[in-house]
Amino acid sequence: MKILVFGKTGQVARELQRSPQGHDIEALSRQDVDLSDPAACAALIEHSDARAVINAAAYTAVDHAESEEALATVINADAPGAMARACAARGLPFCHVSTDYVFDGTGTGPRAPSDPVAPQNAYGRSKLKGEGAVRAAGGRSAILRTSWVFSAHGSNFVKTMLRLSETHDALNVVADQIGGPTPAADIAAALLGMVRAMAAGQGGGLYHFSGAPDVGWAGFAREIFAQAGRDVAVTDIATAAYPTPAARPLNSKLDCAALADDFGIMRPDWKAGLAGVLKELGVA
Ligand SMILES: NC(=O)C1=CN([C@@H]2O[C@H](COP(=O)(O)OP(=O)(O)OC[C@H]3O[C@@H](n4cnc5c(N)ncnc54)[C@H](OP(=O)(O)O)[C@@H]3O)[C@@H](O)[C@H]2O)C=CC1
Ligand SMILES: Cc1cn([C@H]2C[C@H](O)[C@@H](COP(=O)(O)OP(=O)(O)O[C@H]3O[C@@H](C)C(=O)[C@@H](O)[C@H]3O)O2)c(=O)[nH]c1=O
Ligand SMILES: [Mg+2]
Repeated sequence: MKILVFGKTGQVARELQRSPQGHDIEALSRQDVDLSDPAACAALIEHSDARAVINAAAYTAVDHAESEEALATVINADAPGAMARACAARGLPFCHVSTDYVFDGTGTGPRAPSDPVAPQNAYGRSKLKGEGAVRAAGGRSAILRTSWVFSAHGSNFVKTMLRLSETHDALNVVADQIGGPTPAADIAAALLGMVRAMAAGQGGGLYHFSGAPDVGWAGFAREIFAQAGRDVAVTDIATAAYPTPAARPLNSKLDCAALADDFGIMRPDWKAGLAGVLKELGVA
């Protein structure tokens, strides 16, 4: 089945292009189509012979988005909305990726897809508007909210920690933000499973998907250093002790039951995914 993928260089987009399973993936780079031009995104779908569309491109620079919210909103909301409408018009299944940052981070339990949303930063607001635009388009679409994505490519917390370990033997890391680190490879596999089922007329709507078990960033950092054999002492700190332009939610736990119910896709073990990424990076 031919699948059109927006995004070529991103973490999830790269893993989509690697996956076997006989899918014919046509990945679109920024040079092929810029998401700041939503009409161009729609036109590409209108003229494509693909049987399904996945949007793996986004404005993901959380702190920069605070000063570029208008641009982030075009890329994260207007463009996916235009894609979803083009897919609906042509009867193509459409999968879009969203984020735990649509939640306000209060409470301690995992959030279900139907739970109230209240983003605390510009990136989260732009992604929430994207969810609304995709849902309003009708058609057979799915939105997969995920969290704390990592892979051997692109920029992510694992690579940041490895880089800092070259120059530091001690780091202060936020311990009171709790969530599920998620290997990009598992997100790609989930998205392909979803579009395949959707092309056969099954499933659609809002889903959550994150790696298990839930952990704080500090605990995640400790596991990275343990697996990578780096001798870095991690000290737990509170969010208030690590000021950033964008506020980040404290509780990012996602209830992933709906994805298991509708597609049989289970939460991946992020520690196993981390081992694979470190091996790919040649550090473990
Ligand atoms: N990273 C994370 O921790 C999380 C990500 N998500 C969501 O998952 C999805 C995939 O994220 P991830 O793989 O990490 O993303 P990356 O940040 O790794 O990659 C983003 C991709 O989007 C492309 N892109 C950005 N702006 C434009 C533009 N104007 N026109 C065309 N392409 C553009 C980038 O291209 P280029 O290389 O040219 O810039 C790149 O291919 C996104 O929807 C994101 O919001 C959800 C939760 C956590
Ligand atoms: C580098 C560093 C970060 N931190 C903290 C800051 C922050 O709270 C946390 C993670 O930092 P990052 O900048 O990697 O995280 P961030 O870019 O906010 O990651 C988010 O990206 C977007 C795209 C998403 O959708 C989210 O799911 C989430 O993955 O670690 C420390 O406490 N100590 C450090 O030395
Ligand atoms: Mg980041």
